[in-house]
Amino acid sequence: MTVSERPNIGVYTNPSHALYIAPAEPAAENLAPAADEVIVHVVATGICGSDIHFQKHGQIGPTMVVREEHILGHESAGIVIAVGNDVTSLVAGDRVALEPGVPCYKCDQCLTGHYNGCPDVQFKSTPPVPGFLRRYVNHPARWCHKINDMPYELGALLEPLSVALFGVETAGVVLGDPVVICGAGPIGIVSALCARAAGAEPIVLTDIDQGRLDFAKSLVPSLRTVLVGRGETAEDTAEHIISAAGGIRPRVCLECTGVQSSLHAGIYSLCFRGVCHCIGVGASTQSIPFMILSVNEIEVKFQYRYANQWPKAIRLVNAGLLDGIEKIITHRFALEEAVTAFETSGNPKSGSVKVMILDSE
Ligand SMILES: NC(=O)c1ccc[n+]([C@@H]2O[C@H](COP(=O)([O-])OP(=O)(O)OC[C@H]3O[C@@H](n4cnc5c(N)ncnc54)[C@H](O)[C@@H]3O)[C@@H](O)[C@H]2O)c1
Ligand SMILES: OC[C@H](O)C(O)[C@@H](O)CO
Ligand SMILES: [Zn+2]
Ligand SMILES: [Zn+2]
Repeated sequence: MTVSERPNIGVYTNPSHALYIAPAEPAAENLAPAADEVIVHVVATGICGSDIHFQKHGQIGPTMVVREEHILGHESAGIVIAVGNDVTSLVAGDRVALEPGVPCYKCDQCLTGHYNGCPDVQFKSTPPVPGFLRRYVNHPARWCHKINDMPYELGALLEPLSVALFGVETAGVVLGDPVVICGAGPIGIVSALCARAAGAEPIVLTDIDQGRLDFAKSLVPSLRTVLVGRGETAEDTAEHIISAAGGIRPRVCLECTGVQSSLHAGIYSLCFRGVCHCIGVGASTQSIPFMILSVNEIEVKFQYRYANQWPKAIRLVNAGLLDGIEKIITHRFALEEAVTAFETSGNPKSGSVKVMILDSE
């Protein structure tokens, strides 16, 4: 089937929390990219927790709010089908992963390499910028990373992988570091793969869901898991983390839940001069155990998405350092089945970790 015979469709939510498939731009019969852009046929897109959040709750924090109908999706890979006049880096037929944040290239953050902090970044799928969950999307060539023969699904996983790699880089995980990772969702599990590749040992992973811990251990058998009991104190969880680590205190916590009690448990478990790096996001205001941080000289760090991670992610995947990462994909659906895909991803009882939406080439 030629491109123009397949209509462009997208996966939308709206302020009433609906989820539906409807026609999308650019129209299949008019795939004319801007001079610096390419048109990509999106073949694989992972559903992120933030997509579910935008649909179910209509916003993330006070600034990212669904105010009109809105296309979701920012974990995508596909094939270039048209290139703009000024594009020299890509040709039709190139297989690419799409980095969703398009910064301004002019502000201090952009000019100093911290482009994730660009105040004018247009991040696909963060309202009001439409996301990648469409058959065809236009995107600047600069933010399309060639993946050559890497499977499209792996190309789509480069987005959550970039989050985890930036976390490991920012936290400064090095060979031999004892590390605790709080939360065994896609970000926590991929962070565990990255920490293992960086040489962390031991790695303790916590969750409130035994199924997720078992799943993570099937991927990384050397993980030591801690099931966090309902109603358990953060101090108790910290003791369980230390005991799972073999009686030593972790030097780094990668906090991947955004839940205050989990943050506290991670901090209580750390050694003197440890680092608690917060990847997870949650309630707008959260308390910190000030004096524990003070007397232990613990550093608390944060991250907002990522910068400069995608080429590194591609190298690491191609070199086999993150083998098994594709196993986090537990469910696959066709683009036309996107509503079921979102129901599966948003249902904790489905056993899903990463749900992938696919469109045949
Ligand atoms: N900082 C960023 O730029 C960035 C980027 C992507 C994702 N995130 C955030 O990272 C977090 C993880 O993402 P994800 O896709 O893996 O989410 P997820 O919801 O699938 O996973 C979170 C996991 O934490 C577990 N959990 C909940 N409460 C817990 C507790 N008290 N102790 C231990 N585990 C607990 C849950 O059972 C779940 O398995 C989310 O908050 C997400 O929004 C941040
Ligand atoms: O993977 C990137 C994250 O999902 C986004 O930052 C999202 O949380 C808000 O736009
Ligand atoms: Zn995301
Ligand atoms: Zn900028």
